[in-house]
Amino acid sequence: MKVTIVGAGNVGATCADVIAYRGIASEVVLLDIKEGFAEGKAMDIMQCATTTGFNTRVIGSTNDYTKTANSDVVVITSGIPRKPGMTREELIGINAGIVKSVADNVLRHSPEAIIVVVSNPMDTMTYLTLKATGLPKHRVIGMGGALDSSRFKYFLSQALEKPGNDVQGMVIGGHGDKTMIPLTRIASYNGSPVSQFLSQDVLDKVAADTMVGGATLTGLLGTSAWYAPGASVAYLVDSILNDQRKMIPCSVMLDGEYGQSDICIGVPCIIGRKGLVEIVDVNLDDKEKDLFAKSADAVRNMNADLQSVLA
Ligand SMILES: NC(=O)c1ccc[n+]([C@@H]2O[C@H](COP(=O)([O-])OP(=O)(O)OC[C@H]3O[C@@H](n4cnc5c(N)ncnc54)[C@H](O)[C@@H]3O)[C@@H](O)[C@H]2O)c1
Ligand SMILES: O=C(O)C[C@H](O)C(=O)O
Repeated sequence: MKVTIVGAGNVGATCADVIAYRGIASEVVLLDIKEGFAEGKAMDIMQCATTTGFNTRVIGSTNDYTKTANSDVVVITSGIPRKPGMTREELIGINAGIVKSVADNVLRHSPEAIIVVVSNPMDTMTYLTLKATGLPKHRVIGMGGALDSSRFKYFLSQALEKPGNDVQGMVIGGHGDKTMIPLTRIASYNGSPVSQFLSQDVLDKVAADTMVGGATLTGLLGTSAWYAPGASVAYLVDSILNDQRKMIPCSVMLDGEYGQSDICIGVPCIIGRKGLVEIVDVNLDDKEKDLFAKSADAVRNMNADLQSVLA
């Protein structure tokens, strides 16, 4: 199984490292426009093979898409990250052009690939990729909900003072500081509602911390995060390549689901070898439905800014 990752920066290289370390794919191609950069990252990762014991072949490429040919999955992380004080939405001007040209290039060499979009603003970039390529909706998947959910479970586990792997929870909606919807009502500690153990005030704080999780890390690091983002992409790629059919909140095109159409936004998805297998309806209550509608309005407004790129 072959995976191409476009953008060998913080997120792309971390994703390649996790895929190799966990043996998720047999081959990973890292591609970047910066001369020698992807080759250097690939070589550094490959020099872990004998100490960590993996057999995945990781190679680098400076903008040579022939090396990406016949990839099963292509991950797009190319573009700029935000700096402290910025929103993800402010990246649209530069990243839209990059994502569109990268999507065209990868499909020329891997016409059957499933595309995973990571570059921000991710929901908008996923919509752009779908519209620009004309691919069917099951083949274009935006990664954001897996990361937001892992942050949500982290904050819940901290509040519960229990291990993260004993906590279940999902974040749906847009991948934005104000558009995320952490579903505290259905989050659980080994099957029991978290509301049994945590007060509403604490749950509200967990939700608020989750929503600004990316901004908090950007403030601490000076650029946006990469360990959890890279690992979240690898988790999604694993479910695709190995047909695991995990339920993962992803940004996908909606055709009436959750009351929305012609928009890519985070909803619970079954992810398997064909990409999006099914969108799951988790029965939102009225308050959650209202939050989802507001989140969708904000995400849809951003799509309007794509007109010049899509023209
Ligand atoms: N969806 C998510 O959950 C999520 C999480 C983290 C980061 N991101 C986004 O992912 C993107 C990458 O973040 P990062 O921290 O890895 O940034 P980074 O700057 O470390 O890496 C980006 C890389 O893209 C490369 N690049 C730029 N234009 C290119 C092109 N046309 N072709 C090939 N490569 C190109 C750059 O040379 C750079 O190496 C950002 O837009 C960031 O906001 C999204
Ligand atoms: O916060 C960012 O800008 C990057 C990414 O979307 C994240 O959530 O870490």
